[in-house]
Amino acid sequence: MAWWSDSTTQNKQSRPSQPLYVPQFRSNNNNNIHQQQPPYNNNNRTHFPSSDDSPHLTFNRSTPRPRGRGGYGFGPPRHQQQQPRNYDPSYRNNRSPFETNAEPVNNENGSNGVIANFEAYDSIPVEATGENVPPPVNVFAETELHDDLKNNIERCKYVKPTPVQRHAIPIAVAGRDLMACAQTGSGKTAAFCFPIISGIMKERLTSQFSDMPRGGGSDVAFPTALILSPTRELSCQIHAEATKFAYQTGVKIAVCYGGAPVGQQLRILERGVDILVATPGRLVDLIERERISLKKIKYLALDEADRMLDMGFEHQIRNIVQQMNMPPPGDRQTLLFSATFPDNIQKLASDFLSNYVFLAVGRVGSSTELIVQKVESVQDTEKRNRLVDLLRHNVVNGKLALTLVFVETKKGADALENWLCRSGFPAIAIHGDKVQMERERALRSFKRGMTPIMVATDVASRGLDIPHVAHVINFDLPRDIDDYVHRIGRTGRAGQTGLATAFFSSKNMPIAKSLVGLLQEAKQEVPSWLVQCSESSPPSGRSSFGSQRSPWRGNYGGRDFRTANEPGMVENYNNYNSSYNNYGDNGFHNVPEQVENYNNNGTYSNGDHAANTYTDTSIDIQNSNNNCSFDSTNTGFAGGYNCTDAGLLEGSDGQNGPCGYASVVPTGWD
Ligand SMILES: Nc1ncnc2c1ncn2[C@@H]1O[C@H](COP(=O)(O)OP(=O)(O)OP(=O)(O)O)[C@@H](O)[C@H]1O
Repeated sequence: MAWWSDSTTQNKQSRPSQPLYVPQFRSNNNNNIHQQQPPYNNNNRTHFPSSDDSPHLTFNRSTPRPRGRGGYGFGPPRHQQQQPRNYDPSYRNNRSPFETNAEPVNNENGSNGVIANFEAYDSIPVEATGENVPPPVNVFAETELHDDLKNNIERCKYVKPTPVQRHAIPIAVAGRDLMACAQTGSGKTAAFCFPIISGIMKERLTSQFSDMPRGGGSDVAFPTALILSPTRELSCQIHAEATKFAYQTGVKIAVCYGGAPVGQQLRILERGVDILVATPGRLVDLIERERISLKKIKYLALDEADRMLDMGFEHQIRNIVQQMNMPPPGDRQTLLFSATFPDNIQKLASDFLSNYVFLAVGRVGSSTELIVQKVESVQDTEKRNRLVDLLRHNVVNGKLALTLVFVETKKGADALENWLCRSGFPAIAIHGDKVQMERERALRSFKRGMTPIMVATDVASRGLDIPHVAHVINFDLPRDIDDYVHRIGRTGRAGQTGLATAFFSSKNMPIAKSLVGLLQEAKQEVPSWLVQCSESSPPSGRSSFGSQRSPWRGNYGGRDFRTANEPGMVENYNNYNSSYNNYGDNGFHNVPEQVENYNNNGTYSNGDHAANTYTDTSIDIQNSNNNCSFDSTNTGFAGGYNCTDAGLLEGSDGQNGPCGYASVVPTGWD
């Protein structure tokens, strides 16, 4: 028997009650999917085993195997698969990442067939550190992007920039290097694509060879911009997005990735390329064949930058960026993006940057509160049964909602796919041992809803933007909390809600502490048994939440490693938090010795320590503005500087309502 999650939860009081979860694309249905009786329907495209069915006995002999290697497919033979039975028109715009959209039209709903709800991110705290940070914009019209690109953005139904776009676009357009961290599904792709496309367009206006893409007609391609990403599927997706944004601008975009015939990629490169999207392996191959030169690179973007600089890729990336003729930092502009950025990787990454801005939208490495996260204690032998339970309840209007199941190994992915199919569940696996065509087919089939369960290894954990993924199940939890953040980020995208369930078994003890921290941060219920596990578990390895010293920062500490790690001077810190609830402190918990030009424009309610709260050290605070307002629900320190042993307080403007510079807790704010 599995021992399910304890109903006693920690953190209950502080946590606002989560709305009942309903997949957005079925949002006319008001029932919690976990409380529904699955409305089985004989006309469904599949028969799901009812709760009385034994999953082991329901092998559906009419389900043919697909051609090719790897597990069982679902549904009719391929020639009958032009359109799934019970075809759902909401899938009609879901293109494969391998189909490039010639026209910059998403659809009437904006992002990728989903009604984007970026208002959901409006209250997210934003911090930008670095010298002279360009201010954010509110609308695309305010940006200095090329007008033709702005027209395309409008055609894509991107009505309003997301928070990361509001901040990152002006920084990048101003030519600054950038290390940006923002939650999954929050629009980072456009945040680096727009400035690059616009920069190339503007350069064309002043260049002698106005319409010539780099390297056109020659054997060697000289791209102006290089966008690197860790997986083939993600590279294809970025290529498709960028192509859409650059519609009729004359900016040529190409993609190179392994596992696909090189000949075709070479033929495209021969026509010239401005922006090359690539995976590292194939890029190195093409550089070594002297078919690509990086000599003229002006823009370098790393998507999933922390992954790219992690052990697996670091050597290759250093080789590409430092040994293959690419102009050095300062002569090129470098943009690094991810949802997670552990301190050690930030340090590595700073080698590639020059005088950069660090931008954090939301807490570094945090998950969005839009994803309802559940952790269940499930022993390994019980996982399959519990998975079947969840899948049975994951049915809306007689159809399985898109469900992504993460497992640890490739072998495990094949085995689970196989078992699910034999049990009557339409599943397909994706992992690194499949040939590229199979990977593409799996993803396409999943995206179109033909195989609504995809069993995946971490090859599908980062970056993939698959509309309507309703449920992510961590059948095997990853070892690294950052991988967990990326995995669950395949749901709850573009401001939509999502559901993530994790099976926690005894071998997951090392991740317990970070998991508890993450759940608390995202205001999720934390089972009390998990808290107990976290108290007795050893610290896990690295994570974006803190260095090895402190696996879970737990105190909302600093994020830019330049300012947060070592006591020292904090300069030019801009705190754009529009509203912090509960914890409004500024993030310097490793108390700096001096703070200069600190601008704090937050609005705090119900806060604990609302603003600059340095409690136990002597510090100098100069020229800092604190324009916070506090409402009467604030029970913590009201703001200002609560320096019990303050050093210099000079030129600072303490417009803090009742408090000003408080070295004692003001009356009424205790
Ligand atoms: N301003 C916008 N308006 C409407 N939709 C947008 C906007 N910006 C991005 N989107 C859509 O939001 C979705 C998520 O964007 P994107 O894939 O860039 O997220 P991401 O932050 O890169 O996520 P991940 O961390 O998982 O890589 C996409 O479908 C994209 O088209």
